[in-house]
Amino acid sequence: MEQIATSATAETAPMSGVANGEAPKVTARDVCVFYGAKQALFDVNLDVPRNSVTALIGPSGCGKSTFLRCLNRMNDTIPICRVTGKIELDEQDIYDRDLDVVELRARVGMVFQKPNPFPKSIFDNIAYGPRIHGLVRDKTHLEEIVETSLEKAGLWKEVKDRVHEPGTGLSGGQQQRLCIARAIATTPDVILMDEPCSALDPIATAKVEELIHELRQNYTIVIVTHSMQQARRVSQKTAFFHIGYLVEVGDTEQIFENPQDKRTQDYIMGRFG
Ligand SMILES: Nc1ncnc2c1ncn2[C@@H]1O[C@H](COP(=O)(O)OP(=O)(O)OP(=O)(O)O)[C@@H](O)[C@H]1O
Repeated sequence: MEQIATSATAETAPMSGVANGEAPKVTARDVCVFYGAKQALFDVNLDVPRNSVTALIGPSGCGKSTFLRCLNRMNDTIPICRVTGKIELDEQDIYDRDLDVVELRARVGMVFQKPNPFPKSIFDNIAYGPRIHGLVRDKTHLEEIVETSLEKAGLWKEVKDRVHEPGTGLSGGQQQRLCIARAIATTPDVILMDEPCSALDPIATAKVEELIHELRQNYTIVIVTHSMQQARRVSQKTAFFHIGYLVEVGDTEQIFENPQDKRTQDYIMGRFG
């Protein structure tokens, strides 16, 4: 059983990240994660192609969020959590002892399930990251960063007259786009999204999905989603997890039209999860 996860993946679904000759943005090799004595992920191997959207799908508790958190070392913040294996970002080992984790999290930004703006103004929500990472030359530069980030997140027009009002005063969908703008402000290469639309209504969801579509021109995006429709709409590559194993990975169309593994078939047919 355990071998299916890695060998079947390699045989049945070649890694699309290297298919066009371009090196993957992120590579995960033999990644295992433990919470205390309990193992949550088993030998996960995945290539994340650059400037594209990779969706992580699978039933509740299969390890999607755990894997996502490995990619910017957010699991470091959970004391009982231990990660083994190797993860590289642009061929650099992100678990290297000498690596600056704060800098890593600026390069690999994260957007969470529930919009979580700081209890500060819209402006300060965006300005916070660039300030602490020393990316700001002067006041004009900071204003530029705030405007550009809000523009890229499709929010500038809606908030330009009230950037000094609290971020928490925005609608849920706007707050989530503010959080995306906040992630963009530190000029990341990769944006991780953990069910970014699960707290949003269909209209706000559509806007965020549209935004994801635009962002992928310039960013590598990895998104956890419970919605198979969303995975189909927004991603080019899909990885299916099941009880801690990466069962199958491939081009999104192939995973949904022609899944190779019975567990993937059952999941996308709605037979479990
Ligand atoms: N902080 C933690 N401490 C202990 N166990 C945890 C922790 N976080 C996750 N786990 C366990 O690890 C396993 C994988 O959980 P994870 O949240 O990664 O799955 P998921 O696929 O993202 O689930 P969901 O879709 O419900 O969010 C589960 O058995 C979960 O109980």
